[in-house]
Amino acid sequence: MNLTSVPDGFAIRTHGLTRRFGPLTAVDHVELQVPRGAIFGLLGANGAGKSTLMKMLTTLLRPTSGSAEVDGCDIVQAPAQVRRRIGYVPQLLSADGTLTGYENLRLSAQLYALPRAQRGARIAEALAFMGLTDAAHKLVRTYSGGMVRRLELAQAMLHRPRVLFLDEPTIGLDPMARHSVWDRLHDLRRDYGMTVLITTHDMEEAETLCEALAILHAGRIAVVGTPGDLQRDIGPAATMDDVFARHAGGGIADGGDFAGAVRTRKTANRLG
Ligand SMILES: Nc1ncnc2c1ncn2[C@@H]1O[C@H](COP(=O)(O)OP(=O)(O)OP(=O)(O)O)[C@@H](O)[C@H]1O
Repeated sequence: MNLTSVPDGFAIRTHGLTRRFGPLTAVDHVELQVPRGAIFGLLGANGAGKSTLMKMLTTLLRPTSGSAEVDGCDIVQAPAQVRRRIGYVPQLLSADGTLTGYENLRLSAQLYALPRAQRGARIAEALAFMGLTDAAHKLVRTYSGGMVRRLELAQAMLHRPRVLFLDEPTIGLDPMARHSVWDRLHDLRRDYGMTVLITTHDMEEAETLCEALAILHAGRIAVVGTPGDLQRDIGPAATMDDVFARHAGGGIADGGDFAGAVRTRKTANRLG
């Protein structure tokens, strides 16, 4: 993927995007351009600013300064238009375990104000797309972690968003479940032309799923490129771990911080 000349333009553009929490600058003058139709990864050590950046782009958090457009709409001037164009799957569990998959999707259809006449067909299509038709009327708390993630993706795609935001989409999943989520994301891009922005700590996910990556370090973009180019820039035998260690401040070597580890386990437990 050529990141500088993009025929269809950019699905996401930020200009000096900054967010402060008191004295801390969590996202610091970020300039990011995500080509339309890309699966784009945001990497960085715990606390680098990935979630804060994603929350601003999904209009959940106002920038302190700077600006950004998502599918051509300004996140501060036109947040409602941005929300209509995006799907968002947060890091923590968002599906309701006490409802069936079908009921969760019906709630999302109402939330997105899909026309009543279209709801049944869209829900059936999303269930089939995510391989959940047979499990549609089972309680979500009986689903495996991979099924829950696929249900959350089904909820996020129901209104056919132009841009999908996924905060650590495969955290806590076993390798098979991870691959099935990756397959569905490739299908979403191929069949609906969606742009997908993910955050991840998983170097295999970064290399296999993402066509392009940005590594954040202390709120700033340290580097942007394709996984292949970033590895080649370091050396012929370089791995994604080497790329991460070079640009992210060595976060992978010490395994992240305690808060991050606790949260990962909690999420994994909740996903079952
Ligand atoms: N609501 C908040 N109030 C104060 N500080 C915050 C808030 N949200 C995030 N931060 C701080 O901003 C910095 C960036 O946090 P953020 O969650 O964006 O990082 P991250 O890269 O997503 O980390 P992780 O990989 O652990 O999810 C951290 O130092 C964090 O403690």
